[in-house]
Amino acid sequence: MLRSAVARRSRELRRLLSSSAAAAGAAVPGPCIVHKRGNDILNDPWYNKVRLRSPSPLLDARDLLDRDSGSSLGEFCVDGAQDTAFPLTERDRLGLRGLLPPRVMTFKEQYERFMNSFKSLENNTRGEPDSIVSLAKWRILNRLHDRNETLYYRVLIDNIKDFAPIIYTPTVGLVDMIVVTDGSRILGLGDLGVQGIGIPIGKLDLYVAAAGINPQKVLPVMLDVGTNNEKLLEDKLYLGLRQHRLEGEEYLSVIDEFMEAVRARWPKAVVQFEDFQMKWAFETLQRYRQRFCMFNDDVQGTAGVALAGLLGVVRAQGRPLHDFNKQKIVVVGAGSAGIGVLSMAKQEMMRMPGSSEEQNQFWVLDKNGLITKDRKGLDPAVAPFARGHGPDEIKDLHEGASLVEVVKKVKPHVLLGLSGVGGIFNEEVLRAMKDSESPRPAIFAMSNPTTKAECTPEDVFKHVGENAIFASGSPFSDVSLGNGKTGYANQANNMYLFPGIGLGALLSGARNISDEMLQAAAESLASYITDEEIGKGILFPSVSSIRPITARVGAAVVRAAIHEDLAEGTADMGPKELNSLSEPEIVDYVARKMWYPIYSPLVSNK
Ligand SMILES: NC(=O)c1ccc[n+]([C@@H]2O[C@H](COP(=O)([O-])OP(=O)(O)OC[C@H]3O[C@@H](n4cnc5c(N)ncnc54)[C@H](O)[C@@H]3O)[C@@H](O)[C@H]2O)c1
Ligand SMILES: O=C(O)C[C@H](O)C(=O)O
Ligand SMILES: [Mg+2]
Repeated sequence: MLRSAVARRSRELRRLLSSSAAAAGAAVPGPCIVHKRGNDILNDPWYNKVRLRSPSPLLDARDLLDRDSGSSLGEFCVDGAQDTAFPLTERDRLGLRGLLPPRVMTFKEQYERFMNSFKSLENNTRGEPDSIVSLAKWRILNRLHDRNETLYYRVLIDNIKDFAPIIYTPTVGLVDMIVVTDGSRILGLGDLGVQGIGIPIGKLDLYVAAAGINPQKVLPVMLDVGTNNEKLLEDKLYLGLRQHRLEGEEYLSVIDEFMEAVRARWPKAVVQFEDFQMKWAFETLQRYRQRFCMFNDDVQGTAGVALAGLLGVVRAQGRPLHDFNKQKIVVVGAGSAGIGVLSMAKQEMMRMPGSSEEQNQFWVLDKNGLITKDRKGLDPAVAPFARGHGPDEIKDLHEGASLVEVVKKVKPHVLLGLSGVGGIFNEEVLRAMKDSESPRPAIFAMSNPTTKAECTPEDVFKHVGENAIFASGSPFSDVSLGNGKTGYANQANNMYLFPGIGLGALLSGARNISDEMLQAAAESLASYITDEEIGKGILFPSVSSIRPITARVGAAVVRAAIHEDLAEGTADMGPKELNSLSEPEIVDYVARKMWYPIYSPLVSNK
């Protein structure tokens, strides 16, 4: 019953999304009044319909620099001139005659030319190290973003699977020379000070591509409260404040001021906290979650994605979902993400029949090994998961036991890494997973970026076996197992959830973001996958379907907000109207609210 309802809803959603995309491609949107003319329009990426950067057919100095470095050679050498989609009538209206070459291109032609340029960049950089190629690709996309947002987002939406790893994790983790940033814990790279700005920008790109948030309505923010990275503090060229991080009340007063300022200026905005170090991730979440419409992506978004994956693992074993409370789970990393996962998984287990508060299905390790109740200075957030001395405990698993010891003795169903330590699931650990009590041992190497993944899919299928299930935070390629068989490399990244959580909160006008809303988001993601896919070891849908996934997650969040009486509605849809919507109508509403990149006819008022 549930499955057929889910399948029906997903068919409806696909129809709706494809028809809205088709309509967007075919219909002429209403005119857009512009308060600018001439070069001011060409210099504004929101209105611009020119693909190359400079309004002059001559290359400017930056392009020449690129030519010398060879980094984005393809784009500029292939064409040699800008192409523009401004129709002639619009050029007259907007004072663009003489500023552009005579030929008018269609959007499709511009799109194809950009993709050709991108492909020639790929050819030109073949054989170069991955990090250099990724940065060159990031740069060519970023420059399109700077000039023409409509074309950029269309290219991104249509190629999300290939481009997400470039504009989002893991490439943004490599961009440590970027100018403005923030962040006390950027991916698994630590304190990068203001050089972490690529993270909020990458996340917001995903909000546009996946959730259809209008790119004019997003704001990346970097709060520079200093850095504790001594290398940066000593670096004379470092652009951030060269002082140690603010601490205690001083720190909190800055964040308080920021939150109050957001409320005063944009009272309906949803605030996503990203890549804060653990102590502040939890403290700020507790401090603000009842008073503001905010969430912490690393704690809550990650937990939801992991939970969806863990529920998939139960299905893959051919067991009913309520057997989730019998799974033995080893979690490596007791930081903001690890504890977020543990808390949400525990909450879910408590909903299963026969569960009790005392039951502990988890073995948690941090940099000092297994965490038990004997741990000195035990963090209260980890305490409920620390192993004790009761009769049910496995003998000889002492405080600080190593990962190999724990895996050998526990024989867990799932080994999940959020440690930020690349390669920590080494051959010995993975071989020990062969003795897992599960017929489908699952390894989640969730740390980012790629270099910090706890292991690779190749390692897993080689050392654990072909029946293993693999998921990672950063993207990896599937592995060919021979005989036409594939070992699937699932991507367990919070990108599957945060866009839908934010969109759902926004469209419901939620006062705050509750546990029920987050759980609804996770369960909606979990239900996306068919039994056939699960059987093959596929836990998450393809990133190419990120829009329909996000529409469904967003709708689940809206429904939960209505159910909990947290939905205050928006200017378009008041709380009463929201309340009266049926389930399919909510999905329809969310999908229709998504922004889609398409040129509007421009009319000047000057
Ligand atoms: N896939 C995703 O969607 C996703 C989401 C959030 C975070 N992450 C990744 O998870 C990692 C951790 O993030 P966080 O916010 O929890 O960081 P954190 O700094 O708060 O926590 C890291 C934890 O790992 C532990 N650790 C360090 N070295 C270890 C070792 N050798 N053995 C065992 N444990 C060790 C630390 O003691 C700490 O408990 C990062 O790499 C981050 O990119 C991934
Ligand atoms: O940024 C990501 O790719 C996921 C997550 O938020 C992280 O901090 O690693
Ligand atoms: Mg993060």
